[in-house]
Amino acid sequence: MDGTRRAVVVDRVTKQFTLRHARSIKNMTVRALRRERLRDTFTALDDVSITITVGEAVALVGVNGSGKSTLLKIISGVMPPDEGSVRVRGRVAGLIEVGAGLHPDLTGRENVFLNGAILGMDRAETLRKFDAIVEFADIGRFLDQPVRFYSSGMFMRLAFSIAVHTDPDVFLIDEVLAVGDPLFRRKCIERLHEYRESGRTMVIVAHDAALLRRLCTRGVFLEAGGVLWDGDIDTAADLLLKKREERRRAQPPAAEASR
Ligand SMILES: Nc1ncnc2c1ncn2[C@@H]1O[C@H](COP(=O)(O)OP(=O)(O)OP(=O)(O)O)[C@@H](O)[C@H]1O
Repeated sequence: MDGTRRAVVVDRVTKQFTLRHARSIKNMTVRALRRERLRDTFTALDDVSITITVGEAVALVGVNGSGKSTLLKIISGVMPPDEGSVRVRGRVAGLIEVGAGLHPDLTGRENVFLNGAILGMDRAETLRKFDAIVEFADIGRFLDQPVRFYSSGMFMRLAFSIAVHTDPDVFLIDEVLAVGDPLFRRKCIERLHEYRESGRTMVIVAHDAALLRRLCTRGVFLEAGGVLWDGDIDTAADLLLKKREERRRAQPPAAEASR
């Protein structure tokens, strides 16, 4: 592949978390006396390599806990890998956690400037796009209220609107489309289609297989931190439905309500 066309290169990335079993000194002492382990390490990503070409729309799929969000955080740069490396070309905007990057004590207006700057826009660019951001977010008279008074839908609309208006080369989206009202969700999806049509790169984590089939061209299926499938989106989405069903059947009836 021509190196200049690479938007994201994830090269042999491994990430482990330490799980501490004892939080208090008392608990720690009891566990130590019982010769129980005080901590364990958990491998969330295990030697993952993915190369994404400019213009691809890639879905990261897998059942709960398979490592999707961890991978997206590592691609965005908010979390470093333990081993391996990640290279991203161009401006990255991430909606990694709903509202992340919005400061609760600042108003919507102030957050447009702050978050815009964090995502790489200078003041002139933010000023130029300000009306479009506010109009898309549809926060109306709440614009000059601190965002901690916003509903979760409004929070999400503002965060999405700022991120999408930075015109990122690589747009990272985690589960945000699950929040908010259906009308705004449709507006976001339309916007993401336009974004994709304009030839930019998108990496998205979502649980909605039908949505991912419509938005993405490629699916990377993660299982227990490893890549089980990397190819067309339909196979990845089918795999997701199959694995989810397998998991549901393996669970006792009381736990079936969760995914
Ligand atoms: N900061 C952390 N400390 C300890 N364990 C963590 C941490 N972050 C994630 N994990 C664990 O790593 C595993 C992968 O988590 P991750 O959030 O990446 O999965 P996911 O596929 O996005 O799951 P979901 O679909 O539920 O969002 C999970 O078992 C999770 O509990």
